[in-house]
Amino acid sequence: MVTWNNLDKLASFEELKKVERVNLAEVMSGENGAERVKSYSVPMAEGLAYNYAAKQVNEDVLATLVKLAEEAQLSEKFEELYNGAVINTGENRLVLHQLTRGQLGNTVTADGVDKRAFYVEQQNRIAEFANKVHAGEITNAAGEKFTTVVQIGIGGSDLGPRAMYLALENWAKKNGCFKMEAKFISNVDPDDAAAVLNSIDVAHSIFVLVSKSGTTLETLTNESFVKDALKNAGLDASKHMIAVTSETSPLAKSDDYLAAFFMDDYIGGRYSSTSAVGGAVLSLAFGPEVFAAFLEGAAAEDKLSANKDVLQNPEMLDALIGVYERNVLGYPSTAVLPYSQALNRFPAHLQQVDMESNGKSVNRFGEPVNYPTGPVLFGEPGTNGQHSFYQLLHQGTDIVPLQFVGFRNNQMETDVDIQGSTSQQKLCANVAAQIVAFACGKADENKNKNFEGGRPSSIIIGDQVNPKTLGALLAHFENKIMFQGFLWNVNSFDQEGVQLGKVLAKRVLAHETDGALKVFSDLLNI
Ligand SMILES: O=P(O)(O)OC[C@H]1O[C@](O)(CO)[C@@H](O)[C@@H]1O
Repeated sequence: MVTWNNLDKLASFEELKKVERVNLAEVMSGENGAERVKSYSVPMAEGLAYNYAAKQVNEDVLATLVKLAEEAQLSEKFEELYNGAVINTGENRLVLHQLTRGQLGNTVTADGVDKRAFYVEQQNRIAEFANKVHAGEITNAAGEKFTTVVQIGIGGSDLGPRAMYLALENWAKKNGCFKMEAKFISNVDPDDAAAVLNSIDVAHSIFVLVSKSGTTLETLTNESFVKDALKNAGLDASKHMIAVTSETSPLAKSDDYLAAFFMDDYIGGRYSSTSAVGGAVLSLAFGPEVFAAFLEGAAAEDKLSANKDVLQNPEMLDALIGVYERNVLGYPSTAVLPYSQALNRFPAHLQQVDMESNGKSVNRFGEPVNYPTGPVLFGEPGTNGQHSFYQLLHQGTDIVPLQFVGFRNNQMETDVDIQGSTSQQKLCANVAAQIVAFACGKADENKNKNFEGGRPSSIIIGDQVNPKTLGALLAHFENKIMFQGFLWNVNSFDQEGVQLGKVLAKRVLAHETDGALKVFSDLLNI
């Protein structure tokens, strides 16, 4: 049995506060720095590596972080989770997203079924459906092939699948497995649906309605928007739509869809990219084999997260260093900076995974915590970010720990040599330069041009963004966030903080307002 304690009740956390701070600029300079870059690296799955040389840690800090991991029983808690304990106490649910990509522990039975078997069955049903669409066995009413897939969903039913699709789109085109273009409608702003509908041939489009609950206002509104467009084009909407939902949702048994595929209450929306939520659109866009390879990468990384050797467990180590930065060094935010255009929307996805999971002020028993929890997370791909917000990162008054991601090769394999280097080399040169610039800084008598340094970062390095590395990368962040939730003793798997706004918006729409809400409603002409 594990014990759930608040972070500030752990002796090793008190010890951590007393460990002498590392002077990052000093340890990252010269030969010492070169040695750190070589040795402060942990292998991840699929040829990736997590390098933490430029983090503000040394052997003393690391040894205390190991003690903290052990005292907080991080491995044991993960074990409980994947063996089917009720880890989501707020909603009284199991947390099973790792089961969508592999079996880490015991058979987990819930609702009378083996849950791994249930997820695999859904993957197989989706694969069969996607293959039939690609083969022209499932077509529109005129017997013509579908050419575009449009996902309708929001939050976890949009961000992860969209980020994964964009990450693999060019790779699939280059590797001959691109089957259909995918588009996404999420915002209740009518301009979102209208723009997507104007950009596609609706008669040859298949729509995937994704909502775990089947009750989300934005998604149901956009479904009606799309149905209207299909009707106006003289088409039968039910022949153009499939649903991904939970078996208990109002959408599950509807005749409005060609087919329905299922996830369940044990998969949080933001953790659903490897379930049917990501499976339907990615299998339709790239084929089921690509989706299977993505799951394989995630499963391989999950295995590493179960490693009890903390310093060989990239997710646990990343989580511990993050908590050290947040709760001992006092840094309030973090940025994810992929040096890869393919990962354009990856930071947007991580915003939800991290902030919806760990943006909590009470512990898993509903009691207030006396320490900061989840940081503000933001990000953009490099080098674009360098020409935007890096000024603050280099010279601002806040220190923002950074999480770089970089790849040796691009996806399209087209490049140019300009002034002695390729674009890919320029991209990689920039990320290497940034790590050292942030860590070491550069003294200048002109204070406006002075770089203090001492700004910590880590980097995940790999060969290329492909289905397997993408799966591993996704699982890395999901599991890191889970371990941080364990350390903060919060429930990372519910999201009560999104409810109040939804309730008030309903009141506005029902014209049941007074006070400030009424005046704002009037100002916005509702
Ligand atoms: O898939 P659903 O049930 O439509 O929910 C969409 C999103 O809404 C949220 O509940 C937040 O409002 C997210 O957690 C979830 O990913």
